[in-house]
Order: sequence, then structure tokens, then C-alpha cells
Amino acid sequence: MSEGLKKVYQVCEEIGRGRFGTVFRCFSPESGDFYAGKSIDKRLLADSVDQECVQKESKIMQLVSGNPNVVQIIDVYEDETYLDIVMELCDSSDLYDRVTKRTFSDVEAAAIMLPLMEAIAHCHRRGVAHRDIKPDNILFDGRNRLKLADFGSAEFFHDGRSMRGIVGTPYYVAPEVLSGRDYNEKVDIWSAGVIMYIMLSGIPPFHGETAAEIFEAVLRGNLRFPTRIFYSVSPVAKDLLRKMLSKDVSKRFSAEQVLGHPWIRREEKLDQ
Ligand SMILES: Nc1ncnc2c1ncn2[C@@H]1O[C@H](COP(=O)(O)OP(=O)(O)OP(=O)(O)O)[C@@H](O)[C@H]1O
Repeated sequence: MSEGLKKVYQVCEEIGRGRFGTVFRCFSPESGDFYAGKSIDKRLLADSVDQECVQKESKIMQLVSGNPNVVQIIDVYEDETYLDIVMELCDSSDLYDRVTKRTFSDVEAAAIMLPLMEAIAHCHRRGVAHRDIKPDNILFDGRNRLKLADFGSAEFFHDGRSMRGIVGTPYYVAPEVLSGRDYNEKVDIWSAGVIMYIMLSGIPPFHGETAAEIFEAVLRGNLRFPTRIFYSVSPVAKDLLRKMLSKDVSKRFSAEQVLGHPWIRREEKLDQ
């Protein structure tokens, strides 16, 4: 870790490891609070592509910080050797842990989808597509507030300019990404739709035994709601799922349209 960070924070135990960095719990004697410090050893980055990648992650995090449902960046320290990013600490169980334990009722799923879509809409307004929306990247802070994390695959899009390149995670990746076509920020809506489907049913909408089989199922994009699993899911939830998991990108809802859908709005009122 950089000397700059160590002057301000006490570095505690390791809490996770990613492709490029190690995350530690850090304590600030000044504020009396704990944070998450992600430390990237720049000597271990293989090439200029990886170097650009970590710089971009830090830049994008700073750009989208400021929304209560996006992990806040607190400080960035950089010296010859390390790039350190101090973030708010999100140490409650992540959405991956939660969805693998049980299915969610309509009300419970909407209580997750509303802040998740607020976070995605905020990123899209800032011209950022996350490109790796999945339960493992949806964290919760000590007060159980949802925080969208891991901008390591995120990309800027501007003025309708599209993006290229295969990024994402098999169950959650949008068909237009897999087909190698240009795509836009609506890839995030597809992935959020997959999460909503899994929360309500306990199974992914497009599945297979291997990554190749999952990709084939995603490319077919044949959305089904098996009655034995979906009998208790409301028609309005299924309507929103169809609009988020539309293979036709021009018909797929934007983040703002999802936020205006009656399923999200109705549950918001119920929740209050
Ligand atoms: N703000 C945070 N608060 C608490 N834990 C965090 C925080 N950010 C990351 N983590 C933990 O640290 C781990 C590593 O995070 P990191 O972003 O480096 O990699 P990653 O999410 O596995 O993705 P990538 O493959 O892009 O590196 C995560 O899996 C998560 O458990």
C-alpha cells in the first residue's frame, strides 16, 4: 500500500481479492470509521492494457460517485508502485449470497431492483455503462443499503456512440455482446433483468451446463416463465421482465423507463 494511505488510515485485515488488487479493511482515526481500501501493485500489471484498465476504473468510480446506491470513492493515493482506492465499506452479505439462499417475493425483489436501477440510471446519465452487472457486484453497507460496485469492466459511451468487446459474465451477458455486434448501455438493463428473474424464481432465465451452452441459450433469448415456478409471481413483474429481457435492443427499456414501470413504482409505495 502507498505511504500516503498509511499516513491517514490504519490498514486492517484483507477482505477480498480481485483481478488487479487486494481489498483491506482500513480505519480512519480522524473520522472513527472503517473503509475498504483496494490496493493495486502496479508492478504486477502485465501490460499497458491492464495499466489503462486500472486507471480507467478509478476515473470512472470518481465520475459515478455521489449517488447513494453506487459505492462511494473516498480517496485515491498513487505513488510509483501503488494505486490505492479508498471506498466506503460494504461488509454485509452481497446479493450473490442472498440469491443463492432463497427466492424473493415481489415486494422483496422490488426493494432490491429500485436502488439497483437508480444506480444504473445514474451511471447511464453520466455516460458510463457498467457492463458487468451481476449479484457478486451488488454489495450492501452496514445499514443494508444497496451499493453497485466493481467498475473494472465499465466503459464510457457518448452521444449514442456504441461499444465493442466481449465483457460480462455468462448468465448475465446480453445477446448483442455475445454476437460480437456493436452495443450500447442497454446491456446493463438485460443483466439487471436476469437478476430480477433469478430473485423471483431461483433459476437463471437462460441456462446450460457449460459456458458455451449458456451462451447458446442467451443468443436464442427464449424467455419463459414455467408455471410451476412462476405461479406466485405477478403479471406486472413478468411484463417488466419481458421489457428488460427483450432481444430487440430498440424495444428494450432504458433505465429511466424501468424506474417508471408500475411494478417498481407500486412496490415503492407499498414499501413506505
Ligand atoms: N467497498 C467494498 N467493501 C467491502 N468489500 C469490498 C468492497 N469492494 C470490494 N470488496 C471485496 O473485495 C473483493 C475484490 O474486489 P475487486 O473489486 O478488487 O475485485 P472483483 O470484484 O472480484 O472484480 P475484478 O474481477 O474486476 O477484479 C470483492 O469480491 C469484494 O468481496
